[in-house]
Amino acid sequence: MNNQLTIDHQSDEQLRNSDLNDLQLPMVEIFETIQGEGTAAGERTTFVRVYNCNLRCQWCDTKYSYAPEKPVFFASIKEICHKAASFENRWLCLTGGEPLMHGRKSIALVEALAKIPHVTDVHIETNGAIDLSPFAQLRQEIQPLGQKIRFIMDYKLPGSGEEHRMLTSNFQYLTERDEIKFVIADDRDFERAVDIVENEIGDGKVLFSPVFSSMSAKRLVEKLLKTNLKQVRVSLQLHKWIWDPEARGV
Ligand SMILES: Nc1nc2[nH]cc(C(=O)O)c2c(=O)[nH]1
Ligand code: SF4
Ligand SMILES: [Mg+2]
Repeated sequence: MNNQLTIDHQSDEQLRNSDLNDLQLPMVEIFETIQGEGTAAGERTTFVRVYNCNLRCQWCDTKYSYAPEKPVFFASIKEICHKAASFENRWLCLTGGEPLMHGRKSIALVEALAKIPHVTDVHIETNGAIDLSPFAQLRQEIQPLGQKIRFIMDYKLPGSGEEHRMLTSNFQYLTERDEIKFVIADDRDFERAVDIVENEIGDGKVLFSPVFSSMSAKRLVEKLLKTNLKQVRVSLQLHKWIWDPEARGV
């Protein structure tokens, strides 16, 4: 497996040295808001939302990021970085859809975003169904720039309908600076999340977040307080409280 990765990565590198940054990616939006979730909640953040997703979660709140919707625009990695840099934020969230599903283009995009000088934190919302090994490898290879890159990896629970797609091998690539997010729709999801935290994960900050439309924050907190999990942080989606929960670009 490692040999295969090395070979793939060498060809990625050759491509990077040519004009990969001129290749186009399908996009949904690039905008500035405050980060609504996770350990960077409240920070002014530039969002880069890439089109398309390899999952179809029941409770997905960004259905406009994949078919039957179309990409809103196409942009080269150079253009994406130019627009993202124009907001002058230290924090940058790469999201989707699933932003890491575009193979070597995704690798090149992550590297290019980490190279924006004033950006100090590139956090990547990834859905748990994409192999993180090439991205973890990139992070190691481009030190010290790699320190800017953080994964916010979802673990999709039964209520999403996509748990069978989870790659638990991804847990090995996460460090204490990364985050593992459990989006919890119901009691069954909660029990499963507790089981995974207790038995399967390694490093990484653990976040429990209620599905906005199906579990109240109060119920989630009350359930958590009945467990012995001291390392779990509850994360609410601030943007759903500040704006209309259906609003885009916020
Ligand atoms: N404000 C705000 N924070 C977010 N954090 C993660 C988001 C996402 O859609 O991935 C998101 C989003 O769409 N808006
Ligand atoms: S992975 Fe994210 S964008 Fe894709 S269907 Fe699930 S919630 Fe929606
Ligand atoms: Mg969202």
